[in-house]
Amino acid sequence: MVSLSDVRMEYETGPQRVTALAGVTEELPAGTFTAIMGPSGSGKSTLLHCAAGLERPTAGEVEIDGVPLGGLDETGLTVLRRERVGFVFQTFNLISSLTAEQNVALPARLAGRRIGPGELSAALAQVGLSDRARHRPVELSGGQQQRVAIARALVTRPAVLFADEPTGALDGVTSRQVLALMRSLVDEQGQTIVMVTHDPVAAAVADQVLLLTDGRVVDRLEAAPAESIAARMATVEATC
Ligand SMILES: Nc1ncnc2c1ncn2[C@@H]1O[C@H](COP(=O)(O)OP(=O)(O)OP(=O)(O)O)[C@@H](O)[C@H]1O
Repeated sequence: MVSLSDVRMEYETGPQRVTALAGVTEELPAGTFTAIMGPSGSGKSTLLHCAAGLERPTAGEVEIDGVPLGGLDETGLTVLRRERVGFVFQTFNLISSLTAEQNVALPARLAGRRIGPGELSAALAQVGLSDRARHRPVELSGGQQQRVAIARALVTRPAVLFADEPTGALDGVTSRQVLALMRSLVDEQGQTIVMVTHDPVAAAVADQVLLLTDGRVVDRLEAAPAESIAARMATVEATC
């Protein structure tokens, strides 16, 4: 579970002060899929980064799996991110000279943790890529590369998977396959997922959609179809 209490984030750039988050209070229950949407600059990435312990908010508290992040020093935060959190980004960030399975094992190995062959093959099987373990990124499609990135994020069995525009670089068909995979991780394994997206079709796969404007959650849609999400987004964007 991810819990946010009155999370605020202000950036100071020279004389200017930007309020990226203006007090967000949300509970994202374990085993659920949350999408974060909103116009450009509304604070989506900042919210994801604060919720994942990548950035410390200016005020407020974030808890992941019952652990208050504010009480952790930098080392504690690094350990929590390594052990409890997985990340997937728009760009797959795979190492081109390594095979799929070497890419999956790399972050854990760099952190000094050995990933056994059983864990590796289970992670690749989970994303439907058992037969591509020895392929390098250039030998994989975009969707397959993103699935390798998802396997890499899941190999440490994180409490929460955070995804920032995970389908942003994929075509429609491939994007739907990656979204179906993410949905099945929630339904079949109880994975908790928090995803930033601009795409109403992607957001429709989530259990709930949080709509941000000016650093605040202004609306919440539950199990909404893509058309309703797109219509609500259009209204929000028209008022910005
Ligand atoms: N490191 C930073 N320094 C200064 N201002 C920042 C920084 N990061 C974000 N901001 C500002 O905070 C606000 C929210 O940014 P954020 O990236 O969270 O928005 P977003 O909704 O993810 O936008 P987009 O959809 O365009 O990616 C913006 O006004 C942005 O300019």
